Amino acid sequence: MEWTPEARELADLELLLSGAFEPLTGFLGHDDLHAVHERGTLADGTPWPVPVTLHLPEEAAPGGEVTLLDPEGVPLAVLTVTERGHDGLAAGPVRGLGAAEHGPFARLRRTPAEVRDLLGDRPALAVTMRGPLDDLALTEVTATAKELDAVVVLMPLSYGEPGPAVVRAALKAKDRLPEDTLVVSVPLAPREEAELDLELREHVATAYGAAEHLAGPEPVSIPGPPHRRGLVVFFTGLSGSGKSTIARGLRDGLLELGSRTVTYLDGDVVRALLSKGLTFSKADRDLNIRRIGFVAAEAARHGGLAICAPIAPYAATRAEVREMVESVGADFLLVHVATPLEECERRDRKGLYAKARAGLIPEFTGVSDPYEEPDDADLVLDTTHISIEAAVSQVLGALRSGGWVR
Ligand SMILES: Nc1ncnc2c1ncn2[C@@H]1O[C@H](COP(=O)(O)OS(=O)(=O)O)[C@@H](OP(=O)(O)O)[C@H]1O
Ligand SMILES: Nc1ncnc2c1ncn2[C@@H]1O[C@H](COP(=O)(O)OP(=O)(O)O)[C@@H](O)[C@H]1O
Repeated sequence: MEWTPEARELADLELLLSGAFEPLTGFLGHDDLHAVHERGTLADGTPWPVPVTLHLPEEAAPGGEVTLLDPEGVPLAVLTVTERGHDGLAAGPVRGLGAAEHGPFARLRRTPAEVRDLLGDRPALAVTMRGPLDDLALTEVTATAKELDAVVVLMPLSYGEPGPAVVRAALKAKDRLPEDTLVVSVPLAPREEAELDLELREHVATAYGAAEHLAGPEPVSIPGPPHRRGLVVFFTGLSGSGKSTIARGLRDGLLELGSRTVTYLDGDVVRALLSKGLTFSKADRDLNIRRIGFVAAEAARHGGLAICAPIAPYAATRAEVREMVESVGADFLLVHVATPLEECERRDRKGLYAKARAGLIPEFTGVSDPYEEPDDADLVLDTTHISIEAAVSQVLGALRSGGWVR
């Protein structure tokens, strides 16, 4: 079978294949994970600080082989499954099929063997970075390299959203370091516990042949002011609750102010194009919402403001979109248009409730399909007794008081 692991698993896979995680040759099984957790070693006593795991679907049974694909569908490796637990965690050795090309800065990746070759007999001073090197760090690196007569190997840990900025910081730092300084991009995902993260960085540096390892300063992340940050305003509610009407009013209000670019993803419009052909089954509704979330997050990644107005009946899927948006450094505002079913049905603007009651539309939200009320809404609006203008101005007010518009 074929399987595309998650971003973090793919990053670990790349390090397993390149030899950066030596002595590991595959994803860890139960005994190794237990030993890592208890003692910071593998089951055989070899020091190893953190779990390196992979989730696989049930079809991946022990004894079978799974071809692991990158997000574009390119085969990266074959995993021989030795274990698969009830939690979905699978273990087994991996065999590489080709160099990984996904993710930015592929040209700056080097395997440990390639770096050791480049170094020849000279010792290396590895500097792992998750943020820029300040003057103090640069002075320390220069002095240590001189003392050891070592080649500086800058290793931007290029995983995830901050990855490209860290690589740029490394290329900039290289200009202020000895000429033979190398920059090697390593997609090492951060581990939650700082101590274990540092230990893992030491392991990777050693695999790259480092005689000495320095960890660069932790990045200071100062989020930009809210009026420059990306924002997704996500309306959810029953059909006829007023989502599109308020969303359109909000879009026009923002365009009138003129201070932000607006991407408008109305539920019906999305279904005519981006999600054309999808049904109203749970799986298709979820896919529809994920697609909307993906596009909205892309707009917000570049500091844009996206307005979405689908029913989005499932809490878990809405939470996924929130996560998608926040993971690109943007903000997410959930507006629950909580007009009760009776009022939506009384309006029945498109005549759909009547049809649903007559059994002509199956799986109709609120009638024959669920709507999970949000308990994490940032704003709740019942439009039964308020004007459209009042509803729009409440949302604009929330955007103003959050600082997203001025
Ligand atoms: N079975 C069923 N259930 C709910 N809605 C239905 C259904 N069939 C068609 N429609 C029309 O589709 C619009 C909802 O589409 P969404 O993409 O917003 O729905 S979802 O978020 O994927 O659940 C919704 O539009 P709005 O009234 O704008 O919400 C309906 O007009
Ligand atoms: N305060 C209000 N806010 C939004 N819509 C309202 C309000 N009062 C009445 N309505 C009416 O309710 C209907 C809502 O329809 P629509 O915006 O298409 O809902 P949805 O997109 O949630 O299906 C419209 O006919 C609109 O004129």
